[in-house]
Parts: sequence; C-alpha cells; structure tokens
Amino acid sequence: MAKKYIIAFDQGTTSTRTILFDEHAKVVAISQKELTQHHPESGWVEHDPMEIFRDQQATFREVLKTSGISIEAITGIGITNQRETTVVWNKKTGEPIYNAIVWLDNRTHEICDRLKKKGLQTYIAENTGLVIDSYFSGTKLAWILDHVKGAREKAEKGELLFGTIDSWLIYKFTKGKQHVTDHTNASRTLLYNIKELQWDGRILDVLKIPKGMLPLVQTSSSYFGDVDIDGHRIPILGVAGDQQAALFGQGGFTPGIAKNTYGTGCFMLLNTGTEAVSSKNGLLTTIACSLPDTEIQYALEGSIFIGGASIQWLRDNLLLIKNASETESICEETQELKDLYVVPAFAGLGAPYWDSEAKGAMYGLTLDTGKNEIIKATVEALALQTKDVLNAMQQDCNKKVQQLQVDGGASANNYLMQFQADMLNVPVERPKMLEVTALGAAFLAGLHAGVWELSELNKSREIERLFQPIMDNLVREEKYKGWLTAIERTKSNHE
Ligand SMILES: Nc1ncnc2c1ncn2[C@@H]1O[C@H](COP(=O)(O)OP(=O)(O)O)[C@@H](O)[C@H]1O
Ligand SMILES: O=P(O)(O)OC[C@H](O)CO
Repeated sequence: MAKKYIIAFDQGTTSTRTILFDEHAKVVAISQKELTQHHPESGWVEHDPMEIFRDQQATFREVLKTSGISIEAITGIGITNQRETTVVWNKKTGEPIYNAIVWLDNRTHEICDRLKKKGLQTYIAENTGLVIDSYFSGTKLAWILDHVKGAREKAEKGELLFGTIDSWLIYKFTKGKQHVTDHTNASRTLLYNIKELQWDGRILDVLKIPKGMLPLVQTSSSYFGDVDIDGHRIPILGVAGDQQAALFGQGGFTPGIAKNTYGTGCFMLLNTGTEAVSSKNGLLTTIACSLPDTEIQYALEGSIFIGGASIQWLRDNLLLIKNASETESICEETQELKDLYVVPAFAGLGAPYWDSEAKGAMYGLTLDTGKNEIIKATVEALALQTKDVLNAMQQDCNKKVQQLQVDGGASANNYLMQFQADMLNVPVERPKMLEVTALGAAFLAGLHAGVWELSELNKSREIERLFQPIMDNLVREEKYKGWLTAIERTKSNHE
C-alpha cells in the first residue's frame, strides 16, 4: 500500500517552516526560513505578509526536494500559525494594504483605553474570554482601517478582507478561493463570541469593523480548500493557532493536561474540557480545538509576551552571547546571585498582569554582577514568569497541576527546565519530539484524512526527560518573593 504523508505549515513569529510527517507521525524532512522583523517605531512590530507567503511556498518546495517524496503522496496539509497577527488585503488583487501587525505590537493601547473607558471589560471577558489589550487582533484591525488612506470606505464597500496568518495563507494558497479560519484562531481576535460561536456584533459595532471583511469560521479539523501549487492540488484539512496546535500535539485533547511552549513568548494552556472556565486571576479563556461532531473544548491560557525573545535580546542587542544554546552552560557554571532579577517587560507585561505600558527592568545590580549573572537572571525570568501563570491557573481551577508538559525552542535548555521544575515544585516532562506545534497541525489534518484515529494519536509520544523538583522549599519561596517585588516595581503604575 502506498505510504501516506502529511505536511504541516508552521508559520511562527521568527520563522516560517514546513515539516513533512509520515504516517507514524515521524518527521521526514524540515525546511525553515527566518522571518524579517520590522520595527518602524518603538513598540511596533510588523511582518511582510508577502514574505510570509513566499517563504511558506519556498520551504514547501524545499521539503519535497530534500525528502524526494512526490507531491501525489501528500494526503493533506495542516496549518498552524502565530496567532492574533493581523493582515488586511484587497479582495480582488490579493495584495496586503499594510504590513501584518504582529501580536507583540502595542501601538493600539490608546484604542484599548477607549474600550476600557466605555466599560466593556466585563462584556469582552464574558463573551470573548479575553482582556482588553493591544495583543489581540481587533484593535489592530481597527487601527489599519483608521490609518491606511481610504481603507475604511473600501472595507465598507466589501473590497477588503481581514485575516490572521492562517486565513492569509489559505487565501493565497487557494488563489483567492477561500476566506476562512478556524475556531482557535477566531478566538484570539477579540471579535469572536466563544460561547455563541459567531462574530460578536456589539464589538464589531464599537470598533466599526464591517462584518463582511471577516473570514468564515470552521472546525479545526475540516476541509479548508486546496493548496494550488505547481499544477497540483492538495487539501488543507487542519488549522489551529500555534499554541492550541502545541496543546493538541502534546496529547492535550483530554481535560486536565497542561503544556507550556517556550518560543518567542511562553504560552501555558490547560485543557478545561467543554467548560469555558472564566479566570479571576488574569488568564484568558480560549478555544482549545474543535473536532467534527464533538463539543468545542476550551482552555485556560497564560500568555507571556517575552520568553525566548529575551535570549535573542542578550544575543543581538547586548551581544553577551553568540547563540542561545550557550546560555545553558553559562547558567550551570555561574553562581546564583540571590537578589538579581531581570524582568523582560519589553512589550509590556502579559498574563497575569496585563500592563501594556510596563517597560523591562533589572534589579539588584552590585559590583559582583557580571555578564554571566545577567544571562542567568534572564534565563530564570522565563521560569519565574511561568510560575506566575501556573499559580493563577491553579487558583482559577482550585486544583494543583500535577505535571507540566513542555516544548518550544527554549525547552531544550536543561538548566531552565530544572529551574522550572524547582520553581513550580511540579515535575516537568519534555517529549523527544519538540516539534509538537507542527505535529498538532498534522494530527488535525491526518484525523480528517482518516490517516489516524483520535485514540491512536498519543502512541507516537515518547518522553525524553522528566525534570523532578529538588529545590529546598525555603530557597524557592525566597527566590519567588524577590521576583514578585521586582514585578511590583516594574508595573507602570508603581509608587
Ligand atoms: N538552548 C536555548 N536556551 C534558551 N533559549 C533558547 C534555546 N534555544 C532556543 N532558544 C530560544 O527559543 C526561541 C525559538 O524557539 P521557537 O520555538 O522556534 O520560537 P517561535 O516559534 O516563537 O519562533 C528563540 O527566542 C531562542 O532565543
Ligand atoms: O510564534 P510563536 O510560537 O512565538 O507564538 C506566538 C503566539 O501564537 C502569540 O499568541
């Protein structure tokens, strides 16, 4: 019998990748391209949507070339993407009218303040599961309509379309035939009612967004159209935002499973089943995934804006390291400085604080502080921020998370993972295969294609290492107490 392959497009904040999986969910080939980051003003982050599309095509072709697998052997494609990042394009020409405004961009904090002044916090929390913050797509879309000449009139005439990166890629790959998204991506826009499962008329009115520019929302594992490339057509059968895809790839389709992905940011998601748990502690309620003929599953999410990006900052701005992986041995060899903290609020503070105007800070500098101490405190900040969100999650659910499953680029760092287990006082489990985001998208597509059954998906999962907490309780408590003080001092409204 002919072998079946599934392709995953993984379009992340810093890179665009295509990964080819075989029917045993093993990686056969990967191709990756770095994505250019544009910072036209302080706090602004943009991507070129055409570069994203070109890179996705190029990595797809490259994977086919290096693997030697013929395009006919590809059963389906799954797409996973950086979420919230907003693209507006011309329906007829397929040309973007502005660069993609990236999730990290906080130019819309004034629009957010206006929404807060209108008293919309409770309505938005109850209906979208989100908080009012420039992180989400809604205010980014409103900004484009307000600032690009003629955009609002064109949008009202039905000439413009909006999408997150999944919608954009599908539109381009299907040559303009499909304008669609899935439930997980829709749930990150601030415009989608996660209980009624439809675009929210009241929020669209407040932001003056014409409903006609929004994509059709589909089940994450369903038919989204055909990729039309080099004279071939391959069906897109799965779509999910990257953090939900990672949860799915980690086997998080059962309630109670929590994962944390250490990429550009850090994103912890806990599957809460068919119950949309509202947070009282600064977390988000989001759609975990949607499968055909199954009730929607929800998750609680703690979104940390700066995770691995702070390691890139050490490398590219401070020139303290040459590559990210060096940080592991530096941390192992450097003595702990008790009161030294780096709070990487470079894009404000996300969960559970939601302070878009906070700026990064370093505390506790003395004459003993050298570059290695700063590196170590920066690495440790990933784990300390994660503790903030895990605490919030445990309070919201009123139960202890038993174990944390990890993935993402920075989860390769053994020092960080051990420190994480120590800080949380919870075992940290790292799978052998760290490409779980792409795997989640491949699973969604493979399920729809009939390559796999839901009950089989966990069979391919292998654990590479379990980090058990070993830190003394007093040491842990002292370290965390110091961190909370550093956070208080970093908040934009501190005394
Ligand atoms: N060994 C390491 N230690 C610490 N951080 C690392 C390590 N390896 C990679 N990183 C960080 O992980 C991030 C890349 O992870 P990845 O999952 O590819 O991110 P994304 O999907 O957000 O583009 C980068 O920000 C990088 O600095
Ligand atoms: O591209 P990543 O992996 O940093 O993920 C970005 C998130 O989806 C933002 O919400």
